[in-house]
Amino acid sequence: MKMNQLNREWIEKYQNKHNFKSSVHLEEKILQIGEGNFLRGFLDWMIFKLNQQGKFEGKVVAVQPTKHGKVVPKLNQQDGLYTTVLRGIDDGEKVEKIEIIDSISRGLNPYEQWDEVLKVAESPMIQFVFSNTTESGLTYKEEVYDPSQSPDSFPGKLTALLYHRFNKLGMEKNSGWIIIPCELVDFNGQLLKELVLKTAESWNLSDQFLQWIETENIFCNTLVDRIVTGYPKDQIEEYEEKIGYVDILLTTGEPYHLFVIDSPKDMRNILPFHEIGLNVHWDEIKPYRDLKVKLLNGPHTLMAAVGFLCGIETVKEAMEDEIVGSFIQNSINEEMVPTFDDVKKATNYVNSVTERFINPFNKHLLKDIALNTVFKFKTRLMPTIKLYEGKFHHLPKYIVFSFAALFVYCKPYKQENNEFIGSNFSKDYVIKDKVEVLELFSKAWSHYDGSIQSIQKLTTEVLSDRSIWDEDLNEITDLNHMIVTYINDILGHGMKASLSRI
Ligand SMILES: NC(=O)c1ccc[n+]([C@@H]2O[C@H](COP(=O)([O-])OP(=O)(O)OC[C@H]3O[C@@H](n4cnc5c(N)ncnc54)[C@H](O)[C@@H]3O)[C@@H](O)[C@H]2O)c1
Ligand SMILES: O=P(O)(O)OC[C@@H](O)[C@@H](O)[C@H](O)[C@H](O)CO
Repeated sequence: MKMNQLNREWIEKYQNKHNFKSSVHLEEKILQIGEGNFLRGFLDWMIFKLNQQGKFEGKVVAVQPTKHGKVVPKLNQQDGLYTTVLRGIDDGEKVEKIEIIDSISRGLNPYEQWDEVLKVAESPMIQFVFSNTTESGLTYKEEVYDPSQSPDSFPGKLTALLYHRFNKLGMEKNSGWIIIPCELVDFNGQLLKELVLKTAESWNLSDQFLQWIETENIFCNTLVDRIVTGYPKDQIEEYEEKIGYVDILLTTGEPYHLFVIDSPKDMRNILPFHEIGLNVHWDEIKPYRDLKVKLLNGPHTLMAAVGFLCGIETVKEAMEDEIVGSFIQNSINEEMVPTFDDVKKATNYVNSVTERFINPFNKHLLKDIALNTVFKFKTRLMPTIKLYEGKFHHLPKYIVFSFAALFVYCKPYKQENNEFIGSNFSKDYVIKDKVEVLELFSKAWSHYDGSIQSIQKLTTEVLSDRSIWDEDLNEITDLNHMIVTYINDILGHGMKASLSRI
C-alpha cells in the first residue's frame, strides 16, 4: 500500500489520530546553525516539548552549515516536520516514544538564501543561537568578508550575522543573542566567542562592534548527551510500517538525555526545561564532562577501530562479543574507572552507560563513531592514558592496544578520488578524517616494508606530529614501543587473535 509522506497539510487533517497539536502560529525565536541528526533528536525535540506545554512558544530556523548539506531540502519538503523514535530499556522496562516534531519552522541554505538568513538575524524576536557543526566546525578559517554572501566557516557565518544584527539593532535594548553551541568540545562557548572575535578583527570590523559582542551577547559552555543514531536506513520499512507514513527525516535515538548549560546569566525562566521534567542542568560543566567524555565517548573510541577491524558492525555487537566485549570491559574497569578520585560515582556511571550501549534498539555503527577518530583519540583517550600513567607508573595496555588498532585502521589500502580507502583487513571503508591527518598516516605507512623497523619509523613519524597532538608523544616512556609491538602483532596474526593474546 502506498503511504503518505509526512507534511503539514496531511498531518493536520489526521492530527487527532497522531496526537498532533499544530504550532504553526508561533514566532521564530531561535536561529540554529546545523540541521544534523543530533540537533533534531536533541535540542529541537526539547524545544518541541517546551512548546507543547506552552513554556517557550517559539520556533527554530535551521541553517545549513556547509555547502553540501542534504537536510534542508528534505526539511522544507516536509514543512519542517519529522518524527523522532526514542527507544530503549529503562529499569528493565522497554520504553518507546514516537513523536512528530514541529519545532522547526523552515530550513535555509545560506549559500543560496543569504538574504533570508540576514532577515532572520535582524529580527528582534530571535533571542537564541544554537549550533552543532561537529568538532571540525569550531575552528578558525581565514576568509574574506563579503556582506552579500555567506562566509564558509561556522564562526565566519556567526560573525557576519552578528555584525548584520549590530548594524540593524545595535543601539536597541536586548539587541544581542544568547549563544549556546552544542559541539562536543571543551569550553565550546568560550572557544566560539574567541573565534568570532578573531574573525571580526581579521575583517577589521569596528571597535564598537567588538564591544557590543562583549557586552550584549552571552556565550554559554555546554555538555550534551544523547545517543542519536539518525535515519534507520536498513530498517526503514519496519519503522514506516509502525508509524504508518513516509518520513525521509525519521530520527532514531535513545530516551536518555542530558544537557548541561553553564551560563553567565540565569536563563531558567526563559528556557524552563526543568519545569517539564527534562534532564537539563544549569551548572558547571566539568564534573559531567569528565564522566561522559572519559567513560562514554572514551569506550566508544576505544572500540571503534578494534571492533570494526574484527568485522563487528555496531556498539551492541561489540559489547556482546566474547573477545571484544571483555577487552572493552577490562579497559573500562581496570584502566578508565581507576583514574577517577570518586570510583563509586564512576562505577555507577559505567553501569548506566553499559545499559545504553546494549540498548537492543540502537543500531549505533562503529564506522560512524570512527569519523574523525584520530582527533577523538586525542581528546577522549589520551587524557586517560596520562592520568593512568601518573597514578600507576605504567601505561594502560588496552587503551594503547586501541591506539595501535587506530594506526591499522588508518592504513589506507588505496587512494581514489581524494578518498583514503580501507586497510588490508577490510578494504571497503572510507577513512573519514581531516585531510592533514589522512595524509600524515598515508605518508607514514608508505615506509612499511613488513619489518618491525619500518613500523617503528612510521609510528615515530605520526607520534611526533605536534600539529595533531600538540606535543611529541614519543616522549611518553614506552608508548611508541608498545604501539609498535601491538601493530606488528595485529598485522601478523589478525585483530581478533592479537586481541585475545593481550
Ligand atoms: N549523534 C550523537 O549521538 C551525538 C551525541 C552527542 C553529540 N554529538 C555531536 O554531534 C556531532 C554530529 O553528530 P550528528 O549525529 O548530528 O551528525 P550529522 O552528520 O547528522 O550532522 C553533522 C552536522 O555538522 C555539520 N558539519 C560537518 N562538518 C562541518 C564543518 N567542517 N563545518 C561546519 N559544519 C560542519 C554538517 O553540515 C551537519 O549539520 C558529533 O561530532 C558530536 O560532536 C552527536
Ligand atoms: O558523535 P561523535 O562522532 O562525536 O562521537 C561518537 C559517539 O561517541 C557520540 O555520538 C556519543 O554517542 C554521544 O556523544 C552521546 O551523547
